[in-house]
Amino acid sequence: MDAAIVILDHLDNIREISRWDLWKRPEPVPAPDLPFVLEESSTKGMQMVARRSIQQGELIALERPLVVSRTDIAIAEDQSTTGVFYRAALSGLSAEKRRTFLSLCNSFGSEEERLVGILNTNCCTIPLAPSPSGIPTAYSGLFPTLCRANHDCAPNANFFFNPQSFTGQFHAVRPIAKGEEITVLYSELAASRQERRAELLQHYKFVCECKTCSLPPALAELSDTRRRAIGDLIPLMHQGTYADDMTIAHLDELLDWATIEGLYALYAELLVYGYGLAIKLDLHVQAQKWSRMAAAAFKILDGADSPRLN
Ligand SMILES: C[S@@+](CC[C@H](N)C(=O)[O-])C[C@H]1O[C@@H](n2cnc3c(N)ncnc32)[C@H](O)[C@@H]1O
Repeated sequence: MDAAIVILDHLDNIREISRWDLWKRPEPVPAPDLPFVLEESSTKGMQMVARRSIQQGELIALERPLVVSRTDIAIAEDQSTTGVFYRAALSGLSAEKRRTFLSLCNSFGSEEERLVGILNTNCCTIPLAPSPSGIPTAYSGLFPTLCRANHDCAPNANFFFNPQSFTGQFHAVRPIAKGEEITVLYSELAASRQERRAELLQHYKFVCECKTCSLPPALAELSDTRRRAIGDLIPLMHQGTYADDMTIAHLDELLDWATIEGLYALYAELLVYGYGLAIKLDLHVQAQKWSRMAAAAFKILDGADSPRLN
């Protein structure tokens, strides 16, 4: 029987995942009137382009992955480089799905290492949780249509994996005009242009020439300053701790900068962090305002199923 999805994991986890109730429900399918087309670009290979205007928060695309691989799975070196392991795993897919997989972009390695190159070029991190079991959360998923979207340092779409429907989804984080390229982020954005470019070159083998990366020197410097200021806060945001001199006014400024820089996902995280600060400072009206704004932002980023709305 042809597999709908190949899952690379330890056998006990695969058994557990295959028992999930979600497989008994029909596979979610996108609305027939897709708001995008895939086309060849002049410099970036294939790209995803809006075929009509798309509203902020609108679901652009949705699909199940072809391949899911546990990120920390140990594959012997000889298998990973010769592709023996992956060839055996992918032989479970239907001929059509295998053809789709093999048609994807490979920015790494030679023809012999094509399968590994395709996986490394196109996989993105997905959390399989929430699950009632001890299934770990760090997996990579390969989505055959979504992976045609290119990177931009101020992306207009957000990737969200919905574990309930087991689908990858793109939502528009701002209005997108007909003919505009639909882009997502591949890499940490709260970093300077030089750092972003170095990371994208290392992991995806391209030099980013997006609008933000192509700013003239004085504006690029300003953009770097704003992004670094937001980036400096990320460790504290993850720990949920606040510097003694952190003020509402400073967070307001960072929210403005995240908006100017087109960093919508960070804007939403800053709102949550700001909510915590306002609570800490007993500013309950401010806390309520930022809490409402964060909920609206997460709905735009992930849709109504966002686990971050709870
Ligand atoms: C996941 S694929 C994206 C779709 C790809 N363009 C294709 O033809 O299928 C990732 C690869 O696309 C190219 N790419 C993505 N974003 C790019 C960008 N902003 N500038 C140049 N190339 C980009 C790089 O070759 C990268 O390794």
